[in-house]
Amino acid sequence: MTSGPPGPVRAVNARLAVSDLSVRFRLPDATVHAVTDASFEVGSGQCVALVGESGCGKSVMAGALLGLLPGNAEVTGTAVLADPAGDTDLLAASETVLARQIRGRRVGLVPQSPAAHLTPVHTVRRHLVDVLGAVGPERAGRAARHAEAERVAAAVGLPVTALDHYPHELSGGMAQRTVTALALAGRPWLILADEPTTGLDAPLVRRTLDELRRLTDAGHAVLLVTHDLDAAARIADTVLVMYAGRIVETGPVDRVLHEPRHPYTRGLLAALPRNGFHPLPGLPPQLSALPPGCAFAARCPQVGDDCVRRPDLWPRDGHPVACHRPC
Ligand SMILES: Nc1ncnc2c1ncn2[C@@H]1O[C@H](COP(=O)(O)OP(=O)(O)OP(=O)(O)O)[C@@H](O)[C@H]1O
Ligand code: NI
Repeated sequence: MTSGPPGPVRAVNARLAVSDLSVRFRLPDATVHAVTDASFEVGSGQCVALVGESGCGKSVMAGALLGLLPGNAEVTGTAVLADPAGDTDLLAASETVLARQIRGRRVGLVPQSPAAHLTPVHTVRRHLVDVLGAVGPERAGRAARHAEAERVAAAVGLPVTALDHYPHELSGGMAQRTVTALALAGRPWLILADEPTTGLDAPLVRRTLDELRRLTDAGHAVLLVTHDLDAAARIADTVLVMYAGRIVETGPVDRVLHEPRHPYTRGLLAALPRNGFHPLPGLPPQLSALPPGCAFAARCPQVGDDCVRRPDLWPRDGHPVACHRPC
């Protein structure tokens, strides 16, 4: 989305630095450790993929960055967004700042469940025009907004006929493309894309991923949350592998996916159909009852006595892994 009129935040040298991000959900009888001590950076021209099994904390991490978690969430750490609009710690920002300056403008979210984010009584066109009215170029008139709505829709492969449909008339794939178009409408610098290819057939998966990569190459930044390691391989520069709320391995995409060091990452790769479909045995631990040592130990083929101590993510640069016995 680099052609056409400039949006509120241009693609520029910018950076999001997340440091020691933790999220706890306080329940009456338990505490859910959804995300623990996550640190990573993403800058202009970079796509970072966050991968891991269902329930490991990926969406909670994305929600924390935009202040979208429910009231029982306790968020600690910092997430400093530094761009020409200023330096803002997303975790410390007020709801007013998040609503007026961040969401949709500096940071866009492609949500995991499109249906929950669409208004049943509004057409796709109305959704897009409303969002463009809220976050689009300030002086854009009605005709310009309508033209821009059609351009944004086309960019994500929404046919023009879909614009006059109501949410209940959309297939899963159309609804997915609608929320993607809504997230991109305000040309946010950072795009948090939470499973943006769910429900899409193979050509649309490629189209959506390629659009995210195109935006990345134009100077935006993308955090791609996905189960799909092939999607990560296609467009990401860096991979974060998450297990039970912690980042357990990270590094350049080629290194992590071709020379995985954590037994968990190896297990994820071995579970792919093209690698013989060897599913990981067992289940992840409950996030309300994490063991004191390595959370993967109970499922790990390389477990040893030292794994009762929790391993740190090490070394700091390059290709760190949180494992006492890396591959
Ligand atoms: N409001 C909440 N209260 C308590 N626990 C919650 C709440 N929201 C999420 N959780 C828990 O936090 C954990 C992480 O959930 P999250 O949605 O981030 O997983 P995910 O990695 O995105 O999974 P998926 O791949 O299935 O989308 C889960 O165990 C979930 O049950
Ligand atoms: Ni999720």
